[in-house]
Amino acid sequence: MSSDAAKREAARAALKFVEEGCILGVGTGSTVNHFIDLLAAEGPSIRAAVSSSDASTQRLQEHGIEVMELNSSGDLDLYVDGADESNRLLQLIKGGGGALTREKIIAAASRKFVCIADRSKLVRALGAFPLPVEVIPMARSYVARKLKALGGIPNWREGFVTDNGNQIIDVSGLTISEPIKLEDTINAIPGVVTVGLFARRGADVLLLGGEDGVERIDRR
Ligand SMILES: O=C[C@H](O)[C@H](O)[C@H](O)COP(=O)(O)O
Repeated sequence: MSSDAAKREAARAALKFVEEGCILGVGTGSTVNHFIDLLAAEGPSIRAAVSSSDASTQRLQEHGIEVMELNSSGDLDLYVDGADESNRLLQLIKGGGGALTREKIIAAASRKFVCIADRSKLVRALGAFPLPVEVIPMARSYVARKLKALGGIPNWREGFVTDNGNQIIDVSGLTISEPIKLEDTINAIPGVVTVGLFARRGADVLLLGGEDGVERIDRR
């Protein structure tokens, strides 16, 4: 089974968490794209979606799904999104597509976060995937020096601008033995908007598509 087919099966498995008439939080990325397409084709009819990116907003609207602002929706029952890596505690690295800040906000505002991915995303320890950090543009070099001092190798995602008008630094070489501590440390650097570590608010349910079907892991 290809990784894309595995993502699609994980996305399909998430449909059963969606309740008819709900306002649904929707993430970003290739796995979520499958989820949006499947939701429109065979999922329950929802009242509206709160979207984590311009790309997902466009896809939702192309399917005729109404998109609502988080400022109008209040807290959400369910958020569905992908990840770049997950450990067994369902702490995540996200932001490969650059949508980490809005994703973290919607995840925080949601009672349940269902994460969908192919099985390759499950890792023993986070950090092989370069950790994305969204930064205010004028702080980029300063933040990069601070990330270097933490033991990372910062790499500016040159030419990429987030939906919030900011920039991304991808940090490789970090040993992420204490994800919550590192999330707090990086978030405290002036100029950092958000780090793509979702450790304080990880997923509640992880659905992993693979050869043998979809494996479900619940947060302990
Ligand atoms: O910014 C992007 C998001 O965090 C995505 O959820 C993450 O990069 C996973 O994307 P994909 O489903 O394409 O592997």
